[in-house]
Amino acid sequence: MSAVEKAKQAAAKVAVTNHYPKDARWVGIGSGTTIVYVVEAIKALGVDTSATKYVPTGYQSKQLIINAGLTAVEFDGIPPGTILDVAFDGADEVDEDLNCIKGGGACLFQEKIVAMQAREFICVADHRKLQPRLLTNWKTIPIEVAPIAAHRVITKLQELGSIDPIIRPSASAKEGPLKTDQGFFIIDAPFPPMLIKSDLAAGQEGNGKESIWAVDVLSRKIKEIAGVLEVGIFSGLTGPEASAAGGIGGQRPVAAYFGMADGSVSVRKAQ
Ligand SMILES: O=C(CO)[C@H](O)[C@H](O)COP(=O)(O)O
Repeated sequence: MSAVEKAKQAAAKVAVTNHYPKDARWVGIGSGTTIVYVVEAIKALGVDTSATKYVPTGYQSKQLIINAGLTAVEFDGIPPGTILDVAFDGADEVDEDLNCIKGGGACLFQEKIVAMQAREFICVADHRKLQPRLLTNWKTIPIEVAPIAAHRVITKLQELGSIDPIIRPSASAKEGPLKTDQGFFIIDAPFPPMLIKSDLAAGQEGNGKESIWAVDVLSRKIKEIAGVLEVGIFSGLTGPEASAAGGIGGQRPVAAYFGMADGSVSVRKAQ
């Protein structure tokens, strides 16, 4: 196993040890390569999972749950009003405020609704994902769009300052654009690194001047474009903050676990 895979595995083990609830009823399971180690760590706990339902964030995630011998219930099969005890997922990049970019695996819409249906959203990643600002190492924001509106959305993204947004192709060029589990397209929109809370506190405005955006502002602007189903920026309230405000579920993780290059696991908690 490579050092990066070992890092993901170590982070998953600590995240599951710290956040998998005793008597869990509903657990969100995200998408990607890191989440495989989360499911492995859940199995390794050796707890009785017979009464637990696992909510996938897409096709890969559902197969992962089933292949582990766990019970998968898709999002539309959750009884109305049910709150997931916890949701685990990976990320493409995480900033100092625990805002995330997700959607590298094209599952961002279901990942967001699952995270927002959970009491706690826990992010698990390796050290390459931890950066001071979003769009430092991961250069584009994935955006899920209705195919018929894709070119209109691209024009609107260019007006927001994105240089050369593209429709993500499928693995085989012959098949044309990649289609998500919803049958939508993904647009990957490059923007310069985004501002975080400490930049704003230091007087930078984040009003989009010179295309430098604050995370929440850009997320909202993209979401407002007709034709956009969801944007791969996970920011704003955490689950506990949302519940204190009388709602449920936040899209910003309450904690993020990073497997580090030296074998340790670094834990960041949302402020
Ligand atoms: O957002 C995602 C899929 O849409 C994944 O969580 C993200 O791409 C991280 O994947 P990996 O664990 O393979 O690095």
